[in-house]
Amino acid sequence: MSQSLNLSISTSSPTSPNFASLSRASTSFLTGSFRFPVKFRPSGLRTPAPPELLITKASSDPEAPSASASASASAAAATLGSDNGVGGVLSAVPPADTGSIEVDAVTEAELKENGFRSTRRTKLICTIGPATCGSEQLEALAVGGMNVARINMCHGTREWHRRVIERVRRLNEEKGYAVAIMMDTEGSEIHMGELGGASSEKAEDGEVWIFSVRAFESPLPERTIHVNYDGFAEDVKVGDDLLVDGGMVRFEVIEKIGPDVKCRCTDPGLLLPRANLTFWRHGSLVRERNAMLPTISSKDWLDIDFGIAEGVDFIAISFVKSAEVITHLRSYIKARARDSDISVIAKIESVDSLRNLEEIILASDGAMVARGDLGAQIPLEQVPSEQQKIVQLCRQLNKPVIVASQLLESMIEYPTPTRAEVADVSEAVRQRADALMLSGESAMGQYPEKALTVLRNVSLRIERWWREEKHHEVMELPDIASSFADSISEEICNSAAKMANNLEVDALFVYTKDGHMASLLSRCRPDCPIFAFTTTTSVRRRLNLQWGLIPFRLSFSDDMESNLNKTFSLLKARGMIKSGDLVIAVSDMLQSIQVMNVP
Ligand SMILES: Nc1ncnc2c1ncn2[C@@H]1O[C@H](COP(=O)(O)OP(=O)(O)OP(=O)(O)O)[C@@H](O)[C@H]1O
Ligand SMILES: CC(=O)C(=O)O
Ligand SMILES: [K+]
Ligand SMILES: [Mg+2]
Repeated sequence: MSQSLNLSISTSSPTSPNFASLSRASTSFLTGSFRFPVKFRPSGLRTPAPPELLITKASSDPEAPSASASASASAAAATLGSDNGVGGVLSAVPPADTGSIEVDAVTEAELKENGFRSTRRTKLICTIGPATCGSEQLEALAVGGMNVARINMCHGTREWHRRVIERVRRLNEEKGYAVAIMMDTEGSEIHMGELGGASSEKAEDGEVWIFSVRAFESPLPERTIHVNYDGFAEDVKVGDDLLVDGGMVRFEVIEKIGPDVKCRCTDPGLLLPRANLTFWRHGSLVRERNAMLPTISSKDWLDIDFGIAEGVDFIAISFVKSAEVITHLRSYIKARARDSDISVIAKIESVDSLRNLEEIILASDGAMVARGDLGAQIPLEQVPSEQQKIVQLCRQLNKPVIVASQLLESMIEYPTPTRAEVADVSEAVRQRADALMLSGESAMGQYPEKALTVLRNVSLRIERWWREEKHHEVMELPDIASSFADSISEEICNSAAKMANNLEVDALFVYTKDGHMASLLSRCRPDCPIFAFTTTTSVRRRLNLQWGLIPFRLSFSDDMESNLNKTFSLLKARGMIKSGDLVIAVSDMLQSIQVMNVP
């Protein structure tokens, strides 16, 4: 049995009336004709539209014109070759594999083992470093649920990062994973240099250290730190506080001697290579100098070229101050790689980024709450409320959001997390962030896989608890569409998600070429998982970052009935769904909502 609501909207002529038709699929039994008000804000939209849409019972003639029939024929059944390992250049190949469906091996195993409802909704990102750069370690993370591998251009050489990307791509290709790659830029903030080959140095209380812009031979003189910013000695004042990594270690400036700045350690701790430095005067962050540095340095531009050439899926920009830099980068990427599908993620980790939050998020494809540096720029006790605000705003604006840094910091050294860390992870899951990120825990910690397991288990547990208790607050989701067609997609997704909750369906299916409808469904955070079918590998990998989406690659046509039949038989054959499962399907070719049991 299947019931469908089709909204076929003509947008070809600005004067033509818009009709929404409730069509009758071959197996549906809806009757009658009625008026169905569709909420619509005409401001700024091109197509003049009536305040309500007329719904009529469509002809049962399968040849009757519908949105699907009028849609572009060129959109039919295009298949794109896998871009794994070849730098993200998509090549159109004949639709030879129309009979196959691709889902990553880990999700497939999870679906078979636990059924629909218990799949993890929160996505997981691991920073790859010396502890995890080998193929075996990468595979262990992929099996453990890593959806995205992050490489941080602050550390390592491009050659090192290239090898990591190659290994991830090879694993995807050979073992059937779908791990996406995120490249994170260094950004031009002030930071320490390498520690002359040492992996860390301990600064003890009361010790005097020299911070200097001089270039030193390796090994460095004892208790000496190189600083990357030439104006450092001029800018600091005696009495300033110098914070390493946002306060993990703290010094007080006691004397300036030419390019050297003598500092006494006031909060002891571990100094890590290239750690970030901030200085504070009378309790406030000294920001004037940083404000002069460009967000994207010349080294960052070279790294970005590298990322484009390697076909990374996401580029995360550090220390974003305004929307302009994001807009500039996006047009740069478009010009450099016409076919590329690289998403730009704005890292919110500075006072300026908080000040211009909404415009930055609007300009970006997603955001990261980079709590490490953020906590160095605002009082620590302010970080949790800023996190909540950013997560909420991103959801309202339909942009994926990542919560990052120190989630399981103690697991760098210990095999179990602290209770407080588990509570912090739970809070991010409860806020329904799209993704959680490991940094040092997976890059250089002793227990990367265990840390990932903690994220996975806590996510699953908290998500289930909130679903069962129906705890989640209803969030007001503002209209974000910029065209009438987008408004319809938005309304369809909001309605479909609501129906899915009320009818307690097993899964939402969405057929989407560019991923937009899938993200609109994800934004609603429905109770059931969302199977997102898309025609290209790059879109499929990109959807990996978004809450609740299970991305599949599938060649599909504009004929929803045949798409559904094909999907059902392919998924049933692989044991991922079974007869009787209740499904709601939407698509971005045919604007419709269909409710059906899997035959
Ligand atoms: N590619 C790498 N090579 C060597 N060490 C790395 C690498 N990536 C990360 N690390 C180590 O892991 C630590 C944590 O990683 P992370 O990416 O969070 O670095 P970060 O410099 O603290 O963050 P960010 O620069 O994004 O603010 C780093 O301080 C560094 O010691
Ligand atoms: C991830 C990052 O850049 C930070 O937390 O500062
Ligand atoms: K970085
Ligand atoms: Mg940072």
